[in-house]
Amino acid sequence: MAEPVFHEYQTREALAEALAAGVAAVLAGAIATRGSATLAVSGGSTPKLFFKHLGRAEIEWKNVEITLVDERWVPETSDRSNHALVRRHLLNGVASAANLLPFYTGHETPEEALDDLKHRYCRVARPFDAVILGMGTDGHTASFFPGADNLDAVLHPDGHDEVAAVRAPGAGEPRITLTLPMLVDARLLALHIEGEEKRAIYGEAIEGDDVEAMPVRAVLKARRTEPLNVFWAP
Ligand SMILES: O=C1O[C@H](COP(=O)(O)O)[C@@H](O)[C@H](O)[C@H]1O
Repeated sequence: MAEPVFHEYQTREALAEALAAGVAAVLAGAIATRGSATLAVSGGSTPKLFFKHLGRAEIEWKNVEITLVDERWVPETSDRSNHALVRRHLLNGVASAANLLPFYTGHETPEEALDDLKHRYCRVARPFDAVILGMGTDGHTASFFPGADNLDAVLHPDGHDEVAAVRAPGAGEPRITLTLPMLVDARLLALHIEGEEKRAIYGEAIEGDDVEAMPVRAVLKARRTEPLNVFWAP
């Protein structure tokens, strides 16, 4: 099994540039060989600079399908919306030609939207060409939260559902997430983390085995032929 590879940068700007260049190259390669490319990105606060650089890449964005790895169950008008974040920071120039697949359906709860979303996401070409994950200081990634009632099912390596609704004490609002098998077979799988606190949490995660305590471990320990790439800057 390939072990994660840790890439360290002196600045967040340098990290964002390097990660964006790597992802753009993978997307361009996919378009050249298969005619289209798929990309799954994270929300939260970390990806903004990465989005800025990636959004300037001169690739055939009209042939790129983008999805979030997870979403808070809020409309796009909310400042908690990951979808709005991607629109604002990634799809604001040449990249606006890409197709961004939304999670939020307007249903009152993510559970009510599940059938629609499973139908929507089973049509996304697999494996993803690139998946960029983040990590919270509680050891969550995507919406794989410690204490989530259905964590076992969401992280099951042989699970068949593409998406799952998640409720967890630390999640804020109800969530929707792509499940583990959707993410970890990506051609390029990256974990983007910044700051000393997250470096220490990553160190703790890589050393231990308790996935329920730190669900990011399910990604770090997933069986892959190509390594997971960890991108870190102070
Ligand atoms: O809630 C979320 O948090 C994580 C980490 O966010 P950050 O603000 O610490 O960068 C993010 O990866 C996830 O997509 C998002 O929904």
